[in-house]
This record gives sequence, structure tokens and C-alpha cells, in this order.
Amino acid sequence: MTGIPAQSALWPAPTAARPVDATVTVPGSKSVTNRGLVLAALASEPGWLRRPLRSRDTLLMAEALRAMGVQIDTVPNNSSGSGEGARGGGDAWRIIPAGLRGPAAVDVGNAGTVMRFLPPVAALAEGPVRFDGDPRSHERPLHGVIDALRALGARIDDAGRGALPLTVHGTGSLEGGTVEIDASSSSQFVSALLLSGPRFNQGVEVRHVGGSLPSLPHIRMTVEMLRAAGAKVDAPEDGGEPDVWRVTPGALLGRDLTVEPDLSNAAPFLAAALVTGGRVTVRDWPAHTTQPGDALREIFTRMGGSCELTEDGLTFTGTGRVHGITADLHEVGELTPVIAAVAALADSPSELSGIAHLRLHETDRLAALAKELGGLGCGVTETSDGLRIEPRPLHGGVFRTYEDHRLATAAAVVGLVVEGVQVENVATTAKTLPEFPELWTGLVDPGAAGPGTSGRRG
Ligand SMILES: O=C(O)C1=C[C@@H](OP(=O)(O)O)[C@@H](O)[C@H](O)C1
Ligand SMILES: C=C(OP(=O)(O)O)C(=O)O
Repeated sequence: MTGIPAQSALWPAPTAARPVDATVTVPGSKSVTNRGLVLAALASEPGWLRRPLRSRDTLLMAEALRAMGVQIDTVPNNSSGSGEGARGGGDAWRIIPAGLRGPAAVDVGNAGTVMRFLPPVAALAEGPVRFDGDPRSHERPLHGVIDALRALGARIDDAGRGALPLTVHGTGSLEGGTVEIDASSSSQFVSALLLSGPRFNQGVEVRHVGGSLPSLPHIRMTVEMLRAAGAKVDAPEDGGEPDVWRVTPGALLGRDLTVEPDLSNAAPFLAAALVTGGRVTVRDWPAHTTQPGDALREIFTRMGGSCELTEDGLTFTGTGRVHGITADLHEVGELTPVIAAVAALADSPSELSGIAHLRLHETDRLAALAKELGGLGCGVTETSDGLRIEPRPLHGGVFRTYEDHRLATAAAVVGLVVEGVQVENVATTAKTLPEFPELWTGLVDPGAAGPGTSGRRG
């Protein structure tokens, strides 16, 4: 990939000489793209995904579905289709479902969505499907999906690990029915079972038992996207039983879906306006969305800025002052690294809670943020379920990223206002935003802006 340093290289994070003032096009949502791919692959007719995210996580998803027999073609986004979905340039994906089959090998990389959403799909395939991925994927929780699939009738060989690597021995169908799981370590267990649920003989009823479920907006996203594909879903927010979801068996429609921008990946760009006292517009911010990133409007406003949603997108304006925040991020955990970076630059301490499950994300995010923000001079303490951040004057230094895209973008936010921050392996942003280094450079230096970022100054 052009412009992205080699893995071990240090990337000097650009410092903003003045408040940033730019408009950014953030690529599509990882969570919407990967749900869209799975639902399209399980549908009874072809479908379209427009403006899909093309990043490591979504390309791995597409490759895995292809390995199981699904046809996914890349076509220019104006070649066919109609209505709202046909808008916009770039490429689209045309997904043509087929009888799912093994033998197949799936590389999950370190994508939670691939390692959790696809074993239920593989249970519907005819033949064995082998799953493996990065070393970290072996440590991330998967027991909820494995145990549930076994209870619903699947045969899985995981050598007793309860984790990757494993083989799902699909038989072409799955009985389904009611299952209890503890999804307190990842909402993706619930989403995984619901997404394939319409194709199980009896559908599925998922009953969460155990500690509080994280990332509820992501489960709502699953429910909304299932319904948009024609599935009948009963969910707690419609007056149903708490922590119980029911999906009725039935055919899924092929959709023509335009993917929203990734609002979690918008976080560092909005943060740039906040910490430099500047202004950033993120184009195409959806008026209605289930993405957790929509909560940034409220969170960053509390931290000192203001925002306006117009037809152009979301414009966030900083004042030059950043305040600490006390926030329970249980529902929006993936926003934590950038919020922590902003908190390290605030004029008062912050307390971030409800995010113990981040210890099992791409890396142990609580330990990594404490160590790396601490290494630049910030006071950071890990609590039982979060971080206490006490801002102090920061200095430059190497910021390690532990193969975690969100650690890299968090480091870049600090680097805007602290000279000498060097980000190790910024290329790790390819997990969800391969264009990050170019977009970020365009933000700070509009003269160097590529197609995704444009400066507003003359
Ligand atoms: O379903 C999804 O698309 C996601 C759910 C969340 O996972 P957890 O519930 O494991 O935190 C989130 O952190 C992840 O980035 C994406
Ligand atoms: C937790 C994340 O990813 P994954 O889908 O791999 O769980 C994330 O993107 O912040």
C-alpha cells in the first residue's frame, strides 16, 4: 500500500501548527459492511453493498464467504441498481448467494466480526470449515458462539479449547431453537447467532444470562439490519423480555444497501477539532443510525466543543479548551481509545468506566492505554472496569500500538498537540481504515490533502 510505513516503522504523528479546519470523507462502517456481507450471503437472491468498507476486516469477511461458495464481485458503483442505493462513486460489491459448502479455510485475522459471525454460517454449509487467525484471535473469547452452536445441533472440533483454531463440520442445515449464553464478554456472540438465525430450521431464541451485556447499539444494528432484510425479530427494546431475542425462520431478501460512514473511525477527526480548537465536518453523517459513534456528539460536547448536523454532515467545533469527563462507556466501548487520548489533554481528570471487556479486544486496551499515555507523562490508573486519567504536561516519545488500530488513531490525536509523538506501526490502522495516515496528514496540512480530506482555508 502506498504511503503507509512498514510494520515496525515509527510514524512521526503530525503536529497541528494551527486549529484544524477541514472536511473529511470517512470510509464505510466496518460493522455495517460485515453484517451486510453475511446477510447478503445468506439471502435467497442477489444483493448489493455500496460504498462498502475495504479494509483488512471486511476483505477477510468477503474472502471467507467466497471460500464457502458465495460470489462477491467488485463493480463500479454506477453500473446497475436503482434508487437511493445507487448514489455515489467508488466500487460496489454485488453478492450472489449460493449453496454454502466446505471444505473451506477461513482466516479471521483479528476480526471479532469474522471469528464470531461466521461459525454459525459455516454450520449451514455442507462440509468442514476450518477457522484460524492471528495469534491474538486464539485469546479472544469465542466460547459463547461455540457452546451455543453445539446446543443448537452443530458439530465443532475445537480440541476442547473453547477458542480458535477450530473446525465446524457443517451438514447443510442446523436445527436451531432456544439457547442460553453468557455474552458479557462480547455482544458479538448475540449478533452472530441472530444473523444466521433466519436460516436455522426452527430459527433461534437467544437468552443472555450473566453479567451486563456490552455494546448494545451493535445488537440493535443486527436487529435493524435483519429486519431490513425481511426477517422477523423480537427484541427487548420492543417490549420483549429483557436480554432475550427471537428470530423466526424464513428467507432473507437481497438488499441494495449503501453503507454509512464508520462513525467510530470519525472519532479521531472530531477529536482533532476538539483538541486544536478547530472545526471538522464529517460528510454524510446519518440522521438515524445504530452505530455507537453517534454518541460522540454528546460525549465530545461534554468535553468542551459543540456540533451541528446539517445536510453536509456533522460539523464539530472546538473552543481550545478540553474538559475531563466521567462516563460509562459500556455501550460504546470501541470509542474508548480516542476518548482517553482527548481526556489526557483535558483541563481536569476523567473517569471512564463500564469497559472491563476491552481487556479482551484487539489487545488489552486498558493496560495499553495506561502504559502508552502514561509513557508520554499522563497520569493513568487502571480501575476494575476502566481508566482514571489525570492530565499532566505531556512530552513526545514512542507510542506502541500492539496491533490495535484504535491505539494508533488515539496516539495521532495526542500527537496533534504534543510534539515528538512517534506512532509504532501506524499501518495497523488497515484493520478498519487503511487510508488513515493520508487522511490525517490532509487534515493537518490541507495542501497535502488527498481525495478524502479537504481543507477549508484558502
Ligand atoms: O458487532 C460489532 O460490529 C461490534 C461489536 C463490539 O464488540 P464487543 O461487544 O465485543 O465489544 C465492538 O467493540 C466491535 O468493534 C464491533
Ligand atoms: C473491538 C473492535 O473490533 P472487533 O470487531 O475485532 O471486535 C474494534 O474495532 O474496536
